[in-house]
Amino acid sequence: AFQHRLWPEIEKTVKQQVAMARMGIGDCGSGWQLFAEDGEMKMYRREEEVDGMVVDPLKAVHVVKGITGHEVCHYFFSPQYRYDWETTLEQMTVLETISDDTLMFHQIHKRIWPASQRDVVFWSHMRKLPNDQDRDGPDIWTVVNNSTEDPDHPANAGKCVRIFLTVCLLCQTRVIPPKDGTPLSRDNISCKITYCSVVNPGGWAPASVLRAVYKREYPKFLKRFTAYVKNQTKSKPIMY
Ligand SMILES: CCCCCc1ccc(-c2ccc(S(=O)(=O)CCO)cc2)cc1/C=C\c1ccccn1
Repeated sequence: AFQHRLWPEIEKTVKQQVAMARMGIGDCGSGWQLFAEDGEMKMYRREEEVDGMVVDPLKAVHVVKGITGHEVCHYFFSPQYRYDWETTLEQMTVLETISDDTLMFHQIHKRIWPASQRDVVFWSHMRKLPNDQDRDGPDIWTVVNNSTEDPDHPANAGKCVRIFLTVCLLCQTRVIPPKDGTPLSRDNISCKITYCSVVNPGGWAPASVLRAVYKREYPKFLKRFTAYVKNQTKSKPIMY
């Protein structure tokens, strides 16, 4: 098939991000600190700065009943649902449809006082991965979003400060078949979600402001997004 100019970068980044998402939090010596917890959802961050700017890597793990990894990735990847769950989104444009599982986006996010407004250009790729740990286990689904350049949307040309991000959403479906051999229902499935993100805020923003934004926004984002998927799928056939 025709190779898009980004394909080599997409392949490399997906493999790298999936490997990192699969790594556990490890012991506390690994620098990951738990900063938010709500039921099954646990959010960790590492405090890291690049050129004096906060770029704290974030890793969230969550287990949600009644949905599959394919469904979670479908609603995360597909542009037509994004305004429903992404509360900080002011504008989203699909810049290029690279393939049916790879898109390029430009997003302008709402201004978060006192920092200036941000925007981002990134490619987004959704993929099913073989479950190499458990051969006959359900597949693993992932969406990787990674910042990229677009000549028609140069960084910092307009009112927004361009941010740079790498995001990996990794989903592992769990099926517990009912004892009495009745057909599978949503009561017998759950999804283990790992969400990893590194956001470089671009221009300078006070560390205290950024850390407060992340602490407030990320738990809200993951709870709202997963509740959205549950609500969208509850009366639909299971998409494995
Ligand atoms: C001063 C604030 C500077 C940074 C503001 C900001 C801009 C964008 C983004 C961001 C976060 C997740 C994605 S995604 O996972 O790819 C989904 C598609 O939208 C894309 C963009 C984050 C943030 C910073 C915080 C923040 C955190 C969770 C939600 C909202 N804002």
